[in-house]
Amino acid sequence: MNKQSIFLVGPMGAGKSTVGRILAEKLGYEFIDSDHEIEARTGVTIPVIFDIEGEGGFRARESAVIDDITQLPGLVLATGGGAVLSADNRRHLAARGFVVYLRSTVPALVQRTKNDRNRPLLQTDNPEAVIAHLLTERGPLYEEVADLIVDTQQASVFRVVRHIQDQLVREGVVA
Ligand SMILES: Nc1ncnc2c1ncn2[C@@H]1O[C@H](COP(=O)(O)OP(=O)(O)OP(=O)(O)O)[C@@H](O)[C@H]1O
Ligand SMILES: O=C(O)C1=C[C@@H](O)[C@@H](O)[C@H](O)C1
Ligand SMILES: [Mg+2]
Repeated sequence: MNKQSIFLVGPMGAGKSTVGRILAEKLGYEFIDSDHEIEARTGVTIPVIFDIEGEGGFRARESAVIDDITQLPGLVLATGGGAVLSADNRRHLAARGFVVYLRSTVPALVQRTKNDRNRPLLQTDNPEAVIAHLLTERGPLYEEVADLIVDTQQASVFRVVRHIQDQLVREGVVA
């Protein structure tokens, strides 16, 4: 039987990359991070892609990666925070695997992203306002595709991983 893949969605700083890597290890699944896959395919960083091609260019590359990766069984995919903006991406994510929305609050997301300069959309004087705005816009889209929602603001990375694992067993997604 093909193993169903697990797709992590949620805002910047929710922990998709961090949680996803550990979850994959625990399940014995391959781990793919769509942001890293885009960087590997282009040979440049995400800020450079935004500089040269704009957000639209980045989103086209992101959609190509999501379409490819979501067709593979038995992996954990950490998506980029804006992956759900595309209706095609949402359709592929919802139809091809088990989607986990890592939810968090604005203060926790601000705290977790403040020392990282690799997120072009947060290179602003007021990252808190940007994060709040993005959450308002994208929150319903994360919810739309989610099979499971996990609140992460109060929980350690390991507790989040453990909770997801328990739910995957309960739902019969993994043995
Ligand atoms: N539950 C948690 N508790 C405390 N810190 C966390 C938690 N989850 C993630 N972090 C920390 O927050 C930071 C951002 O996490 P991460 O890069 O995994 O987010 P992301 O969801 O992949 O963001 P992006 O969409 O920008 O790729 C990291 O330093 C990570 O260690
Ligand atoms: O929330 C977003 O729009 C983004 C999140 C990151 O994962 C990267 O995909 C990129 O920085 C854009
Ligand atoms: Mg990430």
